[in-house]
Amino acid sequence: MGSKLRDRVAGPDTPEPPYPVRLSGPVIKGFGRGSKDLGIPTANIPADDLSEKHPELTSGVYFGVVALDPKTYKHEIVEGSTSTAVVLPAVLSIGYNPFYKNTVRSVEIHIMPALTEPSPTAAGHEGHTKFHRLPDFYKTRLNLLILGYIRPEFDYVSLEALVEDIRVDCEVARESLLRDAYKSYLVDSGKTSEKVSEDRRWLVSFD
Ligand SMILES: Cc1cc2nc3c(=O)[nH]c(=O)nc-3n(C[C@H](O)[C@H](O)[C@H](O)COP(=O)(O)O)c2cc1C
Ligand SMILES: Nc1ncnc2c1ncn2[C@@H]1O[C@H](COP(=O)(O)OP(=O)(O)O)[C@@H](O)[C@H]1O
Ligand SMILES: [Mg+2]
Repeated sequence: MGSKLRDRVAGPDTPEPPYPVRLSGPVIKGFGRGSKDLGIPTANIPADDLSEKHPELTSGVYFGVVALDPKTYKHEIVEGSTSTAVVLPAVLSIGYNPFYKNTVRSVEIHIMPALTEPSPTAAGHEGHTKFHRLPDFYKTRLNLLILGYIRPEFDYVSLEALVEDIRVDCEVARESLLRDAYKSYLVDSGKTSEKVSEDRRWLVSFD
């Protein structure tokens, strides 16, 4: 897969139903492979009732936006603030990780830097990509708005091929979120629709 030509963006220029899909949960321990094997940390949230609650979410790779509960997670760029959660871009995988042949379904979210920052996964870094890393935030509540679908999950001939495809996923997610209708979930432009504002309010509310 890694060498195959891939689309630069995913899905339509404006999110269409069923998106945005709201998911929420505490960050739990996974199999410990993300950082160790792949160099790509993924925040895992419970997937127990996913098929029942969200039958529309077939296994695959998606993009969206996330927020972490500021009561337990203090983001470095918000000096002294404990009240408002920071919204960041994300790419995620839902499924059985065919490369690892998991028997349980997982939801794994890789949080990316703000779109205003340079992308660590930009082309040219192949082979030695350093994926975005934050201080650990296990047990923190995470809210996620899934905004679109990127691709199905695949098995791979090598770990390197899997990593390279995830690098491209990060770039596709980033380019996809840079479109106005998606960017409005990340930055409040003042001319945001009531529907988007309502989803944003949900995203940053942790009671
Ligand atoms: C954007 C993204 C795409 C992924 N795509 C695949 C895939 O196509 N096939 C696969 O087996 N695993 C895929 N994974 C899952 C990785 O294998 C997984 O993150 C790794 O096994 C870490 O698991 P852990 O959190 O349990 O440690 C993907 C992960 C991410 C973040
Ligand atoms: N950019 C990031 N995206 C997601 N999680 C991150 C990120 N940076 C650090 N982390 C931390 O790393 C953990 C995930 O690492 P990982 O190696 O996938 O372990 P696990 O198998 O337990 O999920 C997350 O739970 C979180 O605490
Ligand atoms: Mg993980």
